[in-house]
Amino acid sequence: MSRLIESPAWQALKAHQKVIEPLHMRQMFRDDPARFDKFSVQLNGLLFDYSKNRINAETVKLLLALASQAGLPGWIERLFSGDKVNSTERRAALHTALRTPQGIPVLVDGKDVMPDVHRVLGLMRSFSDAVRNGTHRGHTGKQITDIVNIGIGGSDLGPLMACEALKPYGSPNLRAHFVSNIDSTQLTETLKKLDAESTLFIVSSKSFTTQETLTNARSARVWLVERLGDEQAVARHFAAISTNLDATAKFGIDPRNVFEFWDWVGGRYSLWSAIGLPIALYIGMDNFEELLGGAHAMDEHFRNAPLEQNIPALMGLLGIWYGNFFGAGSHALFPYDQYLHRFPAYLQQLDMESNGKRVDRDGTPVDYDTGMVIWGELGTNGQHAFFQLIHQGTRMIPADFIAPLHSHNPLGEHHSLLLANCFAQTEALMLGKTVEEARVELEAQGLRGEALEALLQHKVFPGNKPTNTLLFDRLDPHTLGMLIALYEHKVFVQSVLWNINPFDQWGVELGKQLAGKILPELRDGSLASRHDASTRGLIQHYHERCR
Ligand SMILES: O=P(O)(O)OC[C@H]1O[C@H](O)[C@H](O)[C@@H](O)[C@@H]1O
Repeated sequence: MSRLIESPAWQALKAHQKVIEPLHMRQMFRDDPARFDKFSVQLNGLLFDYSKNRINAETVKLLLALASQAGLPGWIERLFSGDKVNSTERRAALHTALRTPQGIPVLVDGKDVMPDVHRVLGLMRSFSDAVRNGTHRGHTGKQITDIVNIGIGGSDLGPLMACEALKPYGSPNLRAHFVSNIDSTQLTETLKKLDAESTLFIVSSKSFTTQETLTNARSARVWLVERLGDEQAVARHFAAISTNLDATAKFGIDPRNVFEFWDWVGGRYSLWSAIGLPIALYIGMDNFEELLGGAHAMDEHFRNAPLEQNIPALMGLLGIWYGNFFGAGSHALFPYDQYLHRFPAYLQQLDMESNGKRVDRDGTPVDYDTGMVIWGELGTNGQHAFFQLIHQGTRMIPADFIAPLHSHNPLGEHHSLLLANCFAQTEALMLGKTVEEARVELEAQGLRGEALEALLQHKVFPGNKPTNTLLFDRLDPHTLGMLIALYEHKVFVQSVLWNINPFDQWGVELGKQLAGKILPELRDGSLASRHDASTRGLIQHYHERCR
């Protein structure tokens, strides 16, 4: 058994789970009218209600004991102060520095990185202003109307999610497009709508070696040069964002249009860096700085609030409570805000690429579950699709409900209906419906005897399903910054408790290596004997049908 499982704090939680297991939240709310006040936190207009969880004061105490046993406060300090918390890559993970205001030094290997951070923010401001006010024009003198971000993973999901989330702040004169997939359909369908003379491509890649991104960028370049009939056009229509400035130069991007970031920024934590340029272009640099400000406010909270009032810490601990002590395998997110439609996809990468690990920091296989499957969908849509399984299925699926109090698009009763649904779902998941209640309901519908009994069990909801609710005033750049940083820190908290490194992602390598070996076989019709029978069969099928 690992030290973690054997530890007193873990064992105490295991014993405590047996006490909590038979209790129903319905009863807990009845017994304690102050439950909402006890189990909710407010921070700058953000309300975190975690009272609809299978916890009592003792649970929180024991979870906090687990956090202090893991040395969470010390790890938080190490994260913020530029320690090499990414041990396998010997790097700091300083996304928090990217949103730190000027004048506060942050040291990496003894060097203050803040002057560089603010220098690049300044470049982003000049460039985004120039594109937005028409100073930077296309090769033929036309104003830029469309920006196409070419990137994948962390170089796509964050900017895409944020541009969608902040549409009300977007320039009416600019459209933002995102091409990530190697599937040529995405690029082709995007380019169909565009005029080369007024299109700006931003090639985003931390490494600038990613096959998908470079392939799409090359094809986009061919498209542009074909249409404008001049290689020189590339200079005004291509910008790049990378840590690898040699590679951007080799690719032929004008160094004046290259925006740098650093290896201490993880891909999935990079939207605060120059990777956020499409966001800055679309919503303007002042709004981008509001986004940074919101994230910084959450950083301050995470770094300074006592753990029992610390929203990311509490969210992380609750995830561990269900994942490790109740056997929950997935965690769902339900934003009740259309603009957040890519938020679950963004958080999938953030959480699953970070905490999908099988060995601890020392390389020893863990004997406890780590990252959960993260998934989600907009409310109310999900209610009419898969909520059935959460309400009446056999699995426990803890969920976060996320909603603004005000809509950017008020229309009749729409927003009250949206919020009524959001609140009602968490209430229904918690309360459930007992046999007695179901019986009364069926009787009221005129059912009796066998007909009633045949339906009765189908109408029962067990309830006791845990949810968190996050409410905020309106989805503005500051709030979005807070929300994203909240989830970043939640993921970090869990990694500390599990003693894993959340900042590497070696698991994505193997498939890439094997694709590199298979590609020549698809090209030349050969077939290497080392493949298993299934892979051989698939390649052979391709050869028979496509060559
Ligand atoms: O930004 P890039 O270097 O092009 O990387 C893009 C993405 O691909 C990799 O395979 C990783 O899984 C991601 O963490 C990364 O964000």
